[in-house]
Amino acid sequence: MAKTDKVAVLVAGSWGTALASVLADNDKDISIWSRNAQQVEEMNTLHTNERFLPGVQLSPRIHATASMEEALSGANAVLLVAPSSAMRSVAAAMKPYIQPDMTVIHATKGFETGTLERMSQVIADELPQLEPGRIAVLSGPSHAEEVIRRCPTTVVVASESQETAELAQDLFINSYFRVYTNADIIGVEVGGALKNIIALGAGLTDGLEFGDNAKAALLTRGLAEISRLGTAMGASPLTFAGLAGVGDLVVTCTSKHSRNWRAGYMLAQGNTLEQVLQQMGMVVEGVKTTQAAFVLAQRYDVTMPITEQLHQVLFSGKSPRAAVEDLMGRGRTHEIEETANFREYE
Ligand SMILES: NC(=O)c1ccc[n+]([C@@H]2O[C@H](COP(=O)([O-])OP(=O)(O)OC[C@H]3O[C@@H](n4cnc5c(N)ncnc54)[C@H](O)[C@@H]3O)[C@@H](O)[C@H]2O)c1
Ligand SMILES: O=P(O)(O)OC[C@H](O)CO
Repeated sequence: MAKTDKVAVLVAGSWGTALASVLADNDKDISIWSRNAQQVEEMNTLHTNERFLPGVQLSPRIHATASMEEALSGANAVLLVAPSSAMRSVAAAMKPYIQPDMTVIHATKGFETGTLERMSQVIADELPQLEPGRIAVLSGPSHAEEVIRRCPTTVVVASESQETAELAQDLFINSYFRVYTNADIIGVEVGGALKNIIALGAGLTDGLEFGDNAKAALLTRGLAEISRLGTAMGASPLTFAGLAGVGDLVVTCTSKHSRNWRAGYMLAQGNTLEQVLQQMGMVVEGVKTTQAAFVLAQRYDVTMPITEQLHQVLFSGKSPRAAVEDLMGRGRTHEIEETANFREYE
């Protein structure tokens, strides 16, 4: 397997910085790109990224730059961790500096608004010079705040090419960051994106003090609808029983670190969506993902009752309490879906 010495990381938010630290622990040279010159200066002189990972001292192996050319020059691998809304513009800006044999790994959880493309599709659109199979996704239950403290964490990397998946595994794996491979890039991307919708819902039910039964119901029925849409989009149902499915769903719905859970909790307390997003100051992917999944459910003719209710809460002013009442009052159904496509009996 090819040895990778320099990794370019784009961008320097909380997840990009935490993953850069894993790579630094693995003795890689890291060039992290940020559009913010002040942040670049802070990372290179103080070795901190206070806005996104407060109180953390970073490795001096992490060199920050505002020059895309400098970040990518000499790199064998690229880690893309832009928010889904910025993925296309960041990938497009990389294009002049990308060689066909580079490995491009992304760790972003969402769909592109409008095109509804998965992130690997957006990257492939913008970097047509890449050889087939050079793109991978890294996903799974992993909060930056814990990875940066070297807490034991497991993730999965998926690619159409086993060689690429193993190369990505090789880059990141160490004693506290265990990396599995998977061939199901659709399932890993879809699971990582859709769990954020359910995490918003978990924050809402916790904010309403509906208790543990409600939360368990939401996770379980949430996983059912994630699996239904995912399999309709071409994923393997088994992926949703793994780290990018149930694993990430559990951590995001139960962790105090989750931005999506916190956003749901704040909504339940009467804040508007605008107030929540303003106060959060970090990306809350579940909001745009709810919009995307709402349209994808129609496109693939899949029943997604939790997503539909959350869509009404976020974008039509429905009260969270009324949304829960409507979910509880749905027509009777059979728990075990009837087909391999996980369709519900009605
Ligand atoms: N934070 C985590 O623990 C975590 C874990 C797993 C996956 N993720 C995923 O990683 C992705 C990034 O999340 P994050 O938590 O690092 O976000 P963040 O809010 O911490 O950081 C986002 C970064 O993107 C930059 N940015 C925003 N728009 C940009 C643009 N147009 N051009 C260039 N840079 C831009 C911001 O300046 C900021 O540095 C999301 O898809 C998220 O779901 C996050
Ligand atoms: O903080 P959240 O809600 O964006 O979730 C972060 C990660 O996706 C958890 O695996």
